[in-house]
Amino acid sequence: MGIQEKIAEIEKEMARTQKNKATEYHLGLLKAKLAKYRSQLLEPTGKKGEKGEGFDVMKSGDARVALIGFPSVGKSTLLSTVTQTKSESAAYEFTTLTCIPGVINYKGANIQLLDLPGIIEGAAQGKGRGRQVIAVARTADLIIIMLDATKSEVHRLLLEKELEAVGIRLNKKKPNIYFKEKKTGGITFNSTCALTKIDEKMVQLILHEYKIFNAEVLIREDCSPDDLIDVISKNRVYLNCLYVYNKIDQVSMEELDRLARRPHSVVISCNMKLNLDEFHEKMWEYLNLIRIYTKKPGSPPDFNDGLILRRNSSLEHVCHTIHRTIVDVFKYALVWGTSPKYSPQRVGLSHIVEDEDVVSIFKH
Ligand SMILES: Nc1nc2c(ncn2[C@@H]2O[C@H](COP(=O)(O)OP(=O)(O)OP(=O)(O)O)[C@@H](O)[C@H]2O)c(=O)[nH]1
Ligand SMILES: [K+]
Ligand SMILES: [Mg+2]
Repeated sequence: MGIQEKIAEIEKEMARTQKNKATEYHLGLLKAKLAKYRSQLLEPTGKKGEKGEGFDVMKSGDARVALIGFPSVGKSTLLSTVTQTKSESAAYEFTTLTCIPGVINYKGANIQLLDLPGIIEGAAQGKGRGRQVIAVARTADLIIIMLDATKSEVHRLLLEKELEAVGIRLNKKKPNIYFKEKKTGGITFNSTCALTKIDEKMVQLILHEYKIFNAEVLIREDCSPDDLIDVISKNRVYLNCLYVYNKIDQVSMEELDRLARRPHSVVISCNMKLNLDEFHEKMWEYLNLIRIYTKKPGSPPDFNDGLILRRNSSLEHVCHTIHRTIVDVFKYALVWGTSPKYSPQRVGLSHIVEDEDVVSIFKH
């Protein structure tokens, strides 16, 4: 039996197994088996054309955004609208066949936007260019799932399922579980809170399915068997995701209103250039970027040339972004803005800066 048939078997068995106390462990074990086979499916097969010709685009700029969606939802139209790059768009499906990079300049940051071929159900198993598209998606800082506002919500669920199947977790934090494999000593299990979905026996079952017999497991939140499987499996990525509903020029006001209220969503029309400001704002928010301005002592801040950093960066990151040797001569900094208690505040390297802060660095 091939891996795909094994996966299908397990999925069938899971579907016909009733969820209750008595079947809990059986289901947990099936989940672990499923996760194992799925990751085997992702290992490179060495088949020709599998490894991305036309997909190995260099990372550049401050962050990378990947456009994922069914064919003809308007991915290429968006790239051509918000960047200087033109990507061919047409009314027929699979117009785009490779990865086309463009750059969005926003708040002084250069954000790489990647247009990709449309993906369809079964992409995770290699349908169409699914595998290559998913491989690129894994490298992004933000996934945009682009949807056609005139089409059914089923598309969103299908895409989520495809990405889920290859270990991409959207808008989700890494489970708070400490897990470390050991050479000896068996499995030590501890938790710091009440667990309602998993217990020691389930943990043992899942680990044994992965042929892990010695490990330390410390669970710090009320997690599920799936969360534990995610932590054991090494290929998981946790990415922010923004749902962009395009073609709103074609839907009623009621429908528009309904879509706009969905979580993590923004509604636009590329053709009519509607609501693109909100698209940019949301993208910036979901990228978790901040902009810091520097100020030389005695002169006004330089508001033209900000530094682009990730949220929760410290002054040490700020120094590194300016020049790698600055940390060595750093004495203290003065900070104006929302991060200090009062402006300016004298702070050290560990101080966490916030968006739009102004920083003056004093050296030895
Ligand atoms: N009504 C309407 N049509 C749009 C909008 N944006 C794009 N389209 C049309 O949708 C069709 C598909 O656009 P593309 O940009 O080629 O879509 P794609 O997602 O890149 O498609 P593939 O590369 O084939 O996956 C084209 O005919 C576009 O003109 C929009 O905002 N409103
Ligand atoms: K198209
Ligand atoms: Mg396209």
